[in-house]
Amino acid sequence: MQEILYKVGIVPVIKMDCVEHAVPLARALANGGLPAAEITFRSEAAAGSIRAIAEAVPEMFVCAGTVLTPETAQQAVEAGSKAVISPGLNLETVRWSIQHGVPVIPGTATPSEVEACMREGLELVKLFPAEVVGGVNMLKAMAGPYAGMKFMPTGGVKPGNAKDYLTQKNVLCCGGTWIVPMDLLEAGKFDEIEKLAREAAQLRDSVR
Ligand SMILES: O=C(O)C(=O)C[C@H](O)[C@H](O)COP(=O)(O)O
Repeated sequence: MQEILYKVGIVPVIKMDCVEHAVPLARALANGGLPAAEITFRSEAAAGSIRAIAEAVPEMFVCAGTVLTPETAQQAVEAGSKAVISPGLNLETVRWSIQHGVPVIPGTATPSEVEACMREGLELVKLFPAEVVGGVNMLKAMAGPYAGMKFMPTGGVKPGNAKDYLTQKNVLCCGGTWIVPMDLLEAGKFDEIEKLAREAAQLRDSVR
């Protein structure tokens, strides 16, 4: 999983409005150069969207986001999610995922949470909300004591600061919502979303 996420570099974080938009959205992202998506469990359409993408766009690394319980993790995995992602650290969800052989990326915002994840054997965590908890400076500070840990900063990552994040040696990839704005998704403007994905992919390619 780490290799795929490193190559993708920027993972679009998405709240789906309806299942019908899932496949054209996934195709737009993949065509734009971002073949990964974190579909958040913040809408009724999450599981159905993951299922539709997993079936119709197999080249997409489709993950579930905002997974707050083992029950949601199970729902996500049954739908075809390739990883379980959460904004915070929930050990029950982490342990359920490990037991079921599902890659899990919990959120951390403090050294204590990073250490708790290390004790579970994890090598990749989110930093959330990245900009609020110190951003790039926080990642630089974490690189000292936790040299083996990789981070996926998410929360406040934008085109203007994504390069600063991607060039940190402990950053595997970033997450962000700007690639799939809600208004473009609801209006079915997939060409415009593809353009935003292409711009993000170019930004990634300029530093990696
Ligand atoms: O729900 C999750 O699993 C999360 O980690 C939260 C999202 O990553 C943020 O909502 C990103 O929001 P932006 O700052 O707009 O990019």
